[in-house]
Amino acid sequence: MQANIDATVIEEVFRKQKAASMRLKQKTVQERLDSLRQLKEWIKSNREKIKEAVWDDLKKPPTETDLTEIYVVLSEISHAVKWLPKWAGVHKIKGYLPLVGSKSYIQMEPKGMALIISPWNYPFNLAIGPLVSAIAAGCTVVLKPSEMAPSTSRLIGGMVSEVFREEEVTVIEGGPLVVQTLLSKPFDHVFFTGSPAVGKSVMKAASEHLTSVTLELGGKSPVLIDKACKISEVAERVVWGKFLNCGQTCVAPDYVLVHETEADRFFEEMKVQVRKMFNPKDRGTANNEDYGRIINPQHLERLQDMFSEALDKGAQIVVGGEVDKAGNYMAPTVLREIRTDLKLMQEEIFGPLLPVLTYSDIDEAIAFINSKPKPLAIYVFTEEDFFSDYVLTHTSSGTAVINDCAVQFGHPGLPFGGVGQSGMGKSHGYYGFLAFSNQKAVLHQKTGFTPVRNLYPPYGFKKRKIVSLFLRFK
Ligand SMILES: NC(=O)c1ccc[n+]([C@@H]2O[C@H](COP(=O)([O-])OP(=O)(O)OC[C@H]3O[C@@H](n4cnc5c(N)ncnc54)[C@H](O)[C@@H]3O)[C@@H](O)[C@H]2O)c1
Repeated sequence: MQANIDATVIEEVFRKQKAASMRLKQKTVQERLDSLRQLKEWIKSNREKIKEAVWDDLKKPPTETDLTEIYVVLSEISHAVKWLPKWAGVHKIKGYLPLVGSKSYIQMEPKGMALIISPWNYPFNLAIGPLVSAIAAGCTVVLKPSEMAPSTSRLIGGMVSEVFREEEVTVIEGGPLVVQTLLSKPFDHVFFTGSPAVGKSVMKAASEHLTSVTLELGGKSPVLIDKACKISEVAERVVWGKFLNCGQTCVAPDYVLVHETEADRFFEEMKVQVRKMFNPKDRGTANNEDYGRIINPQHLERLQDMFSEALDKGAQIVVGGEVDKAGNYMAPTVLREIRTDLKLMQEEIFGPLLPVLTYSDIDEAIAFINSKPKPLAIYVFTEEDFFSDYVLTHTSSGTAVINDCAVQFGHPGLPFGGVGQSGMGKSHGYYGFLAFSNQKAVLHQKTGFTPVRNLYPPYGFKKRKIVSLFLRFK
């Protein structure tokens, strides 16, 4: 682990990994499985330390860390261990008549040297999830965790130096300058999780070396609530998905569109559910088991600014609204009477403010969603399949969930990622493995006769006829 890194240290790390990457690319599946199992053991044996580090950084309730940081990563590892022999094996491709006699297959080749840049909001999960995929694929890794979650970054550095050799995985701590220095190196893949603005600059820097990128970004994920649904159940699921980690979740519902006939019942149920899940008496105590904190005063200020603008322009508080600057606390807050020109409706909120708008016509609601950049997720609540089918075929999003929120992240078999401004490429399970692999197409031609040889120049009458015949059957 390196702190306050300078360019020469990065140069040295890069040189060492480069020298080792060819050898590590040849690591057997068994060796990769052993590494993943060791990682899993370390995490299981150090569960308390992980929870302490995340508490230090985010005051995240330990049970929430167990669920959303540790359990999710352990599931990712178990899934990779189970399937890696199949993923990494040769994938045979069916024969093709014009190339009769040849054999075709896909060979999964590790891309080589990977750079992983991770954010602060799930500081363990979002650093280690991609690491699991990179190790499964056989890559070396430089991992740059977030400087805004220093305790977890330090813990990750310690874990990596215990589990991996330096030339295999190295953690480099630091902020934007360190990222820029790292990006000046010709890595074979960059896996970035963070904001769309920084994602753009990462892609720009990677393009200098034509390095491939996975960009896991954010955006405004809507919730669309149909007339036909159980409002109390909907409210419970929206409250959980939104206020988990104080709304600092890339796939958190960013705003709600509820059918106007259900709006009043929805607001009542949101009050009930917020009060049921989050006890305000816990506020500020070290034993707060239910609700975390805003990462830092700057983010709290950004949220307060959005909040006061909304109130100034007519928004009303359904529930919540309390702020305690000293403790970086902002209560789970639901707002109504929302104007669409508010910052709250223009920028990704990434905090515990939930604006709720109403709609009367589904096409208007869909047009509103489509007027914004494509989101990471769309959440549709309905009892009618035709309603969810209609919404999903008339909108575009990285992921979609019907009748729940945020749970798609926890399924290692589903590809996770955005589309358009919410991201590029996919992660988790097989899709994460693919991000760090070159799917090398191999065609093994037999020696001696091949049908293609019949068509080599010079193109006499007979060959022209054969080609015309081929074309007739296409
Ligand atoms: N799609 C996903 O899986 C996912 C998951 C979590 C968070 N996010 C998104 O991440 C954002 C919040 O996380 P964040 O605040 O840590 O993001 P961020 O973009 O500020 O930071 C992410 C990483 O980039 C680095 N960085 C920051 N500014 C930089 C710069 N100017 N140049 C180079 N590197 C820089 C940071 O050190 C950090 O490691 C939100 O937009 C959220 O939606 C997406």
